[in-house]
Amino acid sequence: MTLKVDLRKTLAAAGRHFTLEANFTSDSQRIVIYGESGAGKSMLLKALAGLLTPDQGRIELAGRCLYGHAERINLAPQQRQLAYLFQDYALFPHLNVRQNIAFGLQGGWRNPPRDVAHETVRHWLDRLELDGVAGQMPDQLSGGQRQRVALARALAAAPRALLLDEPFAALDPALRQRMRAELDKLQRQLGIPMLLITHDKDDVAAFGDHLLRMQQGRLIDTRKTVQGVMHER
Ligand SMILES: Nc1ncnc2c1ncn2[C@@H]1O[C@H](COP(=O)(O)OP(=O)(O)OP(=O)(O)O)[C@@H](O)[C@H]1O
Repeated sequence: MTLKVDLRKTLAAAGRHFTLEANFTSDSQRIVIYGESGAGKSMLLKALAGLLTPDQGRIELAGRCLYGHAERINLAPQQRQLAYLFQDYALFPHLNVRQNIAFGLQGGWRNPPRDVAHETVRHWLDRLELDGVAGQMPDQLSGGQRQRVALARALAAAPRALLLDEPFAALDPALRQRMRAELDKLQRQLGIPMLLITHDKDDVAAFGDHLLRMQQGRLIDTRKTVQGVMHER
């Protein structure tokens, strides 16, 4: 699945401007965008997801135009069929695990019953080993379980690709390693393309098949090796 991105967006606040410029093409199933805090990574992810409209440019995924300034195309987030995994997972606190996953189903289940027994929900509960906590609320889960619920909710919508914003930042270091290994395995098994933004070199090492560098709003496709980043100070 080829992703083609060529976009520009300027944001202004309190007399300060920030311009995002990104231009790259990738056939990789595992793209990592690496950069410091404030470099513009979240802006790029939001633009891909349809949560931020660029000023100009074009975004194409698998031959389908998601955004095209010249063509006046700007698909709504749900039309893009991309799953967005937020840094803090953004689970619904008043819904149990089963209901949170049901919320992700295509067509949107706005008010899923507490004992929702949809086949897809059952599948992801089983696949992500959440059966035992299906009736629990998000604040009754461990960090790793919360992340699995967020992934299950994202995958229940059968997305074309996964967008991940610092997926391990909210976890303690020991759990981080374990969840990286879990995501690694899951991605390989499902064969779903993913794009991950991070400032953590360990994420680069684990997922950076195609590594891009974000610096002060500019995306640099250095094709720099993962080893190169790992040896940076
Ligand atoms: N609504 C806005 N108006 C003006 N500037 C903004 C706005 N939102 C973000 N910015 C600026 O854009 C820049 C990039 O922000 P962004 O959140 O994309 O960075 P990031 O690389 O994802 O950082 P982090 O890793 O800390 O999340 C920052 O300098 C930020 O201050």
